[in-house]
Formats: sequence, C-alpha cells, structure tokens
Amino acid sequence: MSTRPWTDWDHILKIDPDKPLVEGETFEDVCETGTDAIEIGGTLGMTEDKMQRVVDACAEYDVPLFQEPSNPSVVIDSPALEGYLIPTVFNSSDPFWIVGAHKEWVRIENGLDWDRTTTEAYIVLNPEASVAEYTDADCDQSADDVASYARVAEKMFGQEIIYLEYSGTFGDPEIVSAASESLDEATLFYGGGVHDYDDAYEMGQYADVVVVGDLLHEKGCEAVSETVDGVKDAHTASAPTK
Ligand SMILES: CC(C)=CCC/C(C)=C/CC/C(C)=C/CC/C(C)=C/COP(=O)(O)OP(=O)(O)O
Ligand SMILES: O=P(O)(O)OC[C@@H](O)CO
Ligand SMILES: [Mg+2]
Repeated sequence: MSTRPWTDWDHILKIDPDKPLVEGETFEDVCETGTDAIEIGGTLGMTEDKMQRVVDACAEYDVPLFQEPSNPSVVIDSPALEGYLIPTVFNSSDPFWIVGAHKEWVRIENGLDWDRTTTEAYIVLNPEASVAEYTDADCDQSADDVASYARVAEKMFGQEIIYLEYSGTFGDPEIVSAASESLDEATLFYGGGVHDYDDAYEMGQYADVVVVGDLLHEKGCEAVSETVDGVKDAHTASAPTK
C-alpha cells in the first residue's frame, strides 16, 4: 500500500456485503462510479463469505479495495485487498470496541499484514444507527466534545484517520466543521446520510473524505456518482487548503 493513500481521496463508497445492489446494476458499475476507494463492511449480518464475494466481484477493476471489519471473525486475507481499515470507537462506553476486540484479534491471529493495516478513530454520532447500539456509543456530544475527541485522537493517540460516523442520517455541519478545525494532519472522514450532490458538497466543505454507503444500495450508481461530483467540486472550490 502506498503510504497514506487516503490523503489523496475525496470520496469513499462503502459497500455493505449484507445488502443487495439496485436491480440491474453490477459490481463493474459500482467500480466505475468515480469513487476513490471502496470500503467493504457493515455492522449487522457480516460473514467471511459475504465479504469474500464482494471482494472477488470487485477485484478485477481499478479502484482500490479496503476491508473494514466490524469484528475480528470477518477479516479475510485476500491479495485483492489494498488494505484493512480497522475501526476503534473513541466514544464507545465499552473498552472492547476501543481496544479489546483488537487485542483479541492480535492474540488469536497475530493481526494481519501491518503494512496494510491502519486504524480509523470513529466518533459515532447517530444514536439510532446499528453501529451506535452495537458499540454502546455515547452519541450525546457537543461540537466542542467532538472537536476535542478528534484532537485527542490525532495528537495523543497518533491516529491518521478520524471518522465522524452519522450512518443513516445527515450530520450536523457545525460539528463536522469544528472537528475539521481541530485537526492539523489527520484525515477527516465524514459518513452518514449523503444522498445527493448538495449533501456531498456541504460536508465536503469540511471533511477531507466523504463516505457514501446506503445510497448505493437504495438508489444506485448514478446517484453515487453525483455525490462524487459534489465532494470533488467542494474541494476544488476551497483548494488549496491542506
Ligand atoms: C479488531 C477488529 C478486526 C475489528 C473490530 C472493529 C470495531 C471496533 C468495530 C466496531 C463497529 C464499527 C465501527 C464497524 C464499522 C462499520 C460500520 C460503521 C458500518 C455501518 O454500520 P450501520 O450503518 O450502523 O449498520 P448496518 O448498515 O449494518 O445497519
Ligand atoms: O450509509 P450512510 O448513511 O451513507 O453512511 C455511510 C457510512 O458512514 C456508514 O458507515
Ligand atoms: Mg448502514
């Protein structure tokens, strides 16, 4: 993996292996949406088999593939994967989701290929999302709290990726803006409820990378491509920043 490829990304498409594509669309279409990278992962219903099927279906196209496992048992070892983005949930009330699952993974598997493995420092902010329930996240966080978590993740824990996760709902741009201002070098991912060009443009003004998930499964590839345009236009309009 080239070093820190996410520093060049604007957009990630997250494929949930537990959800079908829109009827008539193929993984080739998915790989041609213009996204910079594909993350494969979801919270519920994950299995190694489902992960493997998506990786295999995308393997022959050019877009870089990353697995984002929601627990150690679904990690797959595949040469088609450019790397592994391993969540750690900073605002989880259960240390298992901050460092415990990771310890178990390393204890049992010794991790994988460290050169291809990076953590994502999640701050989970939609209490209705499965990921919030799954990780017992405390989502009641002000802009100041989120900005401080982000800064702690970067400055004290050396995290390269900070991920504001609103999975399923559009987040608060003021919170995303505050997090963005609190970071120096780390890459800020934003994900949640991005459904069209304007949503992507709005969050793209603050986030380095906008992550789009459900839209692929609900509306399809053309809608996803519009979100790619939205975030890229936002970044062009505000360049040069970082
Ligand atoms: C140590 C290893 C290998 C794994 C543990 C990794 C951790 C801490 C996972 C915590 C959960 C998490 C942050 C999963 C990432 C994927 C994600 C946020 C998917 C989106 O989830 P939702 O949209 O809430 O779920 P559904 O779409 O499945 O309903
Ligand atoms: O599914 P959506 O709401 O687009 O969220 C994207 C991603 O952040 C989910 O992990
Ligand atoms: Mg989801």
